[in-house]
Amino acid sequence: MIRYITAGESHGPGLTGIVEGVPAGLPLTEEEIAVHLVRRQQGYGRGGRMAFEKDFATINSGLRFSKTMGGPISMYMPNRAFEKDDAGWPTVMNKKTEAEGIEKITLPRPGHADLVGAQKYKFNDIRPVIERSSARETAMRVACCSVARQFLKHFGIEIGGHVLRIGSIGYSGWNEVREITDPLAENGAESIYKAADESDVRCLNETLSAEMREEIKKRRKEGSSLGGIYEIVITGLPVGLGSYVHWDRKLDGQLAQAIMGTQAMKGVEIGLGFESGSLPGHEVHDEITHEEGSFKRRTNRMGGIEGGMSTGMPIIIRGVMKPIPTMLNPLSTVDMETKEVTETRYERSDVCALPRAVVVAESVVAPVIANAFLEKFGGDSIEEIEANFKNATQ
Ligand SMILES: Cc1cc2nc3c(=O)[nH]c(=O)nc-3n(C[C@H](O)[C@H](O)[C@H](O)COP(=O)(O)O)c2cc1C
Ligand SMILES: C=C(O[C@@H]1CC(C(=O)O)=C[C@@H](OP(=O)(O)O)[C@H]1O)C(=O)O
Repeated sequence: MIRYITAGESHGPGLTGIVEGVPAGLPLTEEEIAVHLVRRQQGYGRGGRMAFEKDFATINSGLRFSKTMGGPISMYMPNRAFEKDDAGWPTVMNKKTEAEGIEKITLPRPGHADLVGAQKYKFNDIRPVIERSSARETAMRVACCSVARQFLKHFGIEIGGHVLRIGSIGYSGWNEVREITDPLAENGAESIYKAADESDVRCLNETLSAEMREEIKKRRKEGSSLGGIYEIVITGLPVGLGSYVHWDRKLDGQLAQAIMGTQAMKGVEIGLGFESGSLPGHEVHDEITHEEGSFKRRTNRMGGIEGGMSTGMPIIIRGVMKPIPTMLNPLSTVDMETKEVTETRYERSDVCALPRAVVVAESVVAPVIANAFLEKFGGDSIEEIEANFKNATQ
């Protein structure tokens, strides 16, 4: 079973990650991981920090001759923000000594983890909450999950995401999206992300992309922020990953947890999802056919999962991200020290991080699929898994 853990603060020296349970013999390089790290930094609506961070994870263990050895893979990625001496982060984030004159942060931002985090840990300064709740952590999460992504790719399973909606701008319905994504998915889901990456808002429709950009521009000018909806497609899956027998091994349940475990995600659906609740059954369920010696479906409205198991069709997951909490135009808050009603203070921030978050969502689903795959075809080495996979699917 692949497990990973991240450590590190947003403005500390750097982020650390450990990925454990990766079979031996998987080809892996730092450069392959960097592809997704660079992608996570791009997107219209990003804040100033992404312009100077140069995210790259160095692998310090678990690899020999560009192949995994079965042991934990550890990675490190420095924060450039820490090295920039203008903000004085080495003093603010000093791990040993409390320096004089460091201003406490006592104005919690609605929508961020500030207030509840400080209440929970009994901090009189929000700084420690900001440092760990920040989505800076997703840089290392993407690095860790890229290992699982690489494993899946080895077995022909690809993942690709794109933006469906930013604020009030988006597609009109399910079929409109399928018309664009289905032909791309035939060549593997990576062709979806590669086409979406051509747009700086990661939307596959050019007209919508231009409108989304305008929407972000407008909300930025107002000092506000935006969220939206994205879709992740996974192709090349065998039938039967997951379980109908065990509640905690249902693939849809595990995918939802991975998405909801990501900063700012407020909902997830599989296939038609919420829309299926307002339609009659014959407009929802995917009719079964038998063609060229195998079972097929006329449609894929269930998004590739039935009974908690992969049907063999592309898995389609949609997630919603709330608008960014840090905004130039302040919201009302209360000073935690004085209890005075006041306004939030602005710190540098993304205005709309949805195009970047798509890469995070693509990443976090990878270990879930990899583990379901390992549960069915698992072994200690890639060679052994290849043999198991071949035997089972012949
Ligand atoms: C890729 C990404 C970038 C984000 N950038 C910011 C940001 O610049 N400013 C901000 O206030 N929140 C940002 N967020 C959202 C906060 O991290 C998130 O709202 C916060 O951790 C509270 O968690 P919750 O929204 O899950 O309740 C970002 C989230 C993601 C996924
Ligand atoms: C650093 C990243 O995102 C950060 C996520 C984030 C938050 O509150 O979640 C707040 C901002 O941090 P800062 O104030 O240092 O600019 C974002 O830039 C990143 O994605 O790598």
